[in-house]
Amino acid sequence: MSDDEADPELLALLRQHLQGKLNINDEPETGVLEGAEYVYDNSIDVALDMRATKNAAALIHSQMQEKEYSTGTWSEHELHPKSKDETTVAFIFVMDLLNFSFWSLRPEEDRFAVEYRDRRWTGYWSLVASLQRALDEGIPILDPHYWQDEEECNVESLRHVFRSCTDEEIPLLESRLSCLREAGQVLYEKYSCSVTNLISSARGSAARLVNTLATDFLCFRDEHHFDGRRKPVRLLKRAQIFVADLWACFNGESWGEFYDIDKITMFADYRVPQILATLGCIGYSPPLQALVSSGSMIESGSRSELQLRACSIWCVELIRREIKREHPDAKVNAILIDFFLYDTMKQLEEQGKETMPHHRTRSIWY
Ligand SMILES: Nc1nc2c(c(CN[C@H]3C=C[C@H](O)[C@@H]3O)cn2[C@@H]2O[C@H](COP(=O)(O)O)[C@@H](O)[C@H]2O)c(=O)[nH]1
Repeated sequence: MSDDEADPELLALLRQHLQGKLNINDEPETGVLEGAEYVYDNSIDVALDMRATKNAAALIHSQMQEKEYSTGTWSEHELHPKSKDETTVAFIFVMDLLNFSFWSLRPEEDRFAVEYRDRRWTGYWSLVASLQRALDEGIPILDPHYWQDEEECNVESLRHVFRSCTDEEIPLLESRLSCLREAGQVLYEKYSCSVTNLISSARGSAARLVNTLATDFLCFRDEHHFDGRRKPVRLLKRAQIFVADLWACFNGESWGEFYDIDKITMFADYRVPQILATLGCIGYSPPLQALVSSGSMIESGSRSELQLRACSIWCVELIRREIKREHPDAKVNAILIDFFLYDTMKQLEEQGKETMPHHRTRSIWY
C-alpha cells in the first residue's frame, strides 16, 4: 500500500469515532443515564414538567447553598461512621449491600423500628443503627468471613442484629442474609475478603467500580428489561450509592477518590421520586397515580416501576444541568442533589408534611 492510501481499518475506526460509537480512550461508562433517557423517551405513565423542574432547580440550588451542602454533610449525620479508615469502608459496603426496602404497611407506631442510643430509628436509619448496635455488641457484622459462616451467621442471628422494638421484623430478612452470603463468597473468591481490594480494582474510576459491582455481585445487578429493548436498562441504585457514600464520607480523598465521580446519577429509590412528584417535576398517568395514592403494590421490574425510577434519574439530571447552566461555578453533582432531596423528603416526613405517599415496591434493589 502506498503512503497516501489510508488503512481501511483505521478509516473504519475513525468513522466510528466520529459517529460517537467508539470509546477510544476506553473510559468505562455505566450506561445508567443512557438507559434512563431511553425509558423517559418511551414513557407513557410518567412525564416530566419542565417548568416545575426549572423552578425546582433554582429552589434546590439556593437551599443547598444556604445549607452549605457538601460531601461533609454526610459525616454530620449522627449515626454515620466518622473514622476515615478501612473499618469505615467495610461499614459502608455492608450498609449499601443491605440498603433497601424499609417501608412498612403498618401505622408509624407499629412499624419495624430499632432502639439505639436512646432513640427510635426507622427506615434507612434503622439499618445504620442496627449495624452500629451490632458492632457495640461485638458482632463481626462487617466481616465477610462471618457472613459465610452458617453456624454463626444465619436467619436467627441476623434477626437478633436487626431486632425491632415493635413486633414487626425488618422486611426481607432472608434476602438480606442471601446478600451477605453472596457478597462474602465473591469477596473471598476474587478480593481476598477485602473491600479495599475491590475498590482498588477500579483504579480510581467510579464508573468502573459500579460496573464491577454489577458484574461480580448478582445482588448489585439492578438492571431490568424494558419494552423488549435488547439491552437491559441499568439503574444500579445500590452500586452507585455505595460509590457515592465512599466519596462523600472520605470527602473525595483516600478511599473516596474517583476522577469520574460526576458520572454517578441520582439513586432510584422510593423517596426521591416522592419529593420530585411532590414538587411537580414528575407526574403520573391517572392509573399510576391511583396506584401510588392508594398505596398499592407496584411490581418490581414492571413497566410502571421502571418508568418511575428512570424518569426520576432523568429529572435529577435535568435539574443538575439547569443549576450548572445558571451557576457554572456551582459545586454540584447528581449525588449532592440526590442527598439533599432525600434529606429534605425525610424532614417533610418527620414534620408530618408528606402530601403524597411514596410508591410501594418490595425488592432488594432499593
Ligand atoms: N436516593 C436516595 N435514596 C436513599 C438515600 C438514603 C440515605 N442516604 C444518606 C446519605 C447521605 C444522605 O444525606 C442521606 O442522609 C437512603 N436511601 C434509600 O431510601 C429508602 C429508605 O427510605 P426511608 O425508609 O424513608 O428511610 C431506601 O430505598 C434507601 O435505599 C439517599 O441519600 N438517596
